[in-house]
Amino acid sequence: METSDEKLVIAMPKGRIFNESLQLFRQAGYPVSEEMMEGSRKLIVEVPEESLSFLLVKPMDVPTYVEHGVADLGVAGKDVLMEENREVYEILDLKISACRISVAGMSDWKPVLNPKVATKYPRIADRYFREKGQQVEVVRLNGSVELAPIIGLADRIVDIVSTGRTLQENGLVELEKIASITSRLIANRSSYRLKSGWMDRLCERLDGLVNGRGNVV
Ligand SMILES: Nc1ncnc2c1ncn2[C@@H]1O[C@H](COP(=O)(O)OP(=O)(O)OP(=O)(O)O)[C@@H](O)[C@H]1O
Ligand SMILES: O=P(O)(O)OC[C@H]1O[C@H](OP(=O)(O)OP(=O)(O)O)[C@H](O)[C@@H]1O
Repeated sequence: METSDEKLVIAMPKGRIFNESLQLFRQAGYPVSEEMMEGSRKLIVEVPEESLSFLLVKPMDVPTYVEHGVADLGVAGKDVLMEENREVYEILDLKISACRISVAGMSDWKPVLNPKVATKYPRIADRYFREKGQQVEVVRLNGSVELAPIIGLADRIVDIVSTGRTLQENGLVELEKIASITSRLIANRSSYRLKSGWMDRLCERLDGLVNGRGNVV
């Protein structure tokens, strides 16, 4: 599946990365704003002046749209890329939405044999403990992961930590950092070849901004 030759389709994650990503595109000179999308339930936003089309999708689904070629580009957290492990190119670290993915447990935690690990990121957790040679049972949750050790559903969690407030307010401590996370610009493999001029220009604009060389519009 390929997108049309006449435009560039970008899969944007709804939710907390959305505003920061949009702001980057805007600063790079693309006329997109939150106002364009406010109060709307539209999932496709066209910017005809720039021949761009934005798809508004769930953060975890961005790599799927890009891998399948229905989007040429996408913005995804490194956590999502590590979890989804899709066949896409990671072309730029946008350095936004910084956080980390870590192992945490109750502050009075004790080592146990074959601990249960609750997480929204079963593949990351599985890979991390396997590489350490530790046998664990992964319990997949969709949110409120910090609750699991409090109520005895799990012994540890693997989750995003940003300010550390959620851990602290729930009596948990960060035990091991698995990876630092920022959002990345990703590209479909064939779009990257077929629309290289277009992508290079967009990348150059964003790279100039992100890496502190000012607005290069
Ligand atoms: N404090 C944070 N908590 C969670 N994600 C964060 C945080 N800070 C930055 N991020 C980044 O934001 C992304 C998650 O965004 P968001 O919370 O909107 O998505 P989600 O949790 O998948 O959405 P949903 O609530 O629909 O399940 C992560 O993939 C991560 O890269
Ligand atoms: O370190 P902090 O700044 O407290 O941020 C980390 C928390 O934010 C996220 O939860 P989110 O708000 O996405 O809710 P969720 O429980 O639905 O994942 C993440 O899963 C942590 O729970």
